[in-house]
Amino acid sequence: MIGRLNHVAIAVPDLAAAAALYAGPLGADVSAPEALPEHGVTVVFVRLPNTKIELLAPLGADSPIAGFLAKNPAGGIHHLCFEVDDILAARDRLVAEGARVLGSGEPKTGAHGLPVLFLHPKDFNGTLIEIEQAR
Ligand SMILES: CC[C@H](C(=O)O)C(=O)SCCNC(=O)CCNC(=O)[C@H](O)C(C)(C)COP(=O)(O)OP(=O)(O)OC[C@H]1O[C@@H](n2cnc3c(N)ncnc32)[C@H](O)[C@@H]1OP(=O)(O)O
Ligand SMILES: [Co+2]
Repeated sequence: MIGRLNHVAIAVPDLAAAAALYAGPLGADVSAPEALPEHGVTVVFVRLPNTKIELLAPLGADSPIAGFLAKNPAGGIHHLCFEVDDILAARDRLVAEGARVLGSGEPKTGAHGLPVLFLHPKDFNGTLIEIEQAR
């Protein structure tokens, strides 16, 4: 069911500094910051030949990553995003197999303009999983 690894997300305390690390010493292709108020984050994408790194900084008072950064002040790997062919079928299969889908259970539009859902980290070896509808 899960397909390509769409991105690995890293929560960071300073988005500009993190982006400069990837653009400078690591010589990567880095996007401009994009505010996603509906998700409570500002993101920068590091475009790699085989996937992307999503650098995440909190946006607004209720950011879902605020708790994570409070526990990990230097930042850290926040989630993995896998592509799926049919996000509703994937959701229903995951729920049927006992996984917890976060939020309302209805997909929201993610940073790529595609439907996304999140699965509880406690159900996947302490790893927050995002699934994104493949193009
Ligand atoms: C969609 C736009 C963009 C894109 O790619 O398109 C994004 O990816 S936006 C990314 C930001 N949005 C989200 O992360 C939405 C889903 N996340 C959540 O709903 C919360 O972050 C949640 C529920 C995973 C955790 O919320 P919070 O930290 O406030 O709750 P707790 O402190 O109660 O955490 C419960 C438990 O889980 C552990 N935890 C929290 N975050 C993570 C994580 N990223 N990876 C692994 N584990 C995590 C936390 O430590 C708690 O464990 P415990 O042992 O009880 O301390
Ligand atoms: Co993501």
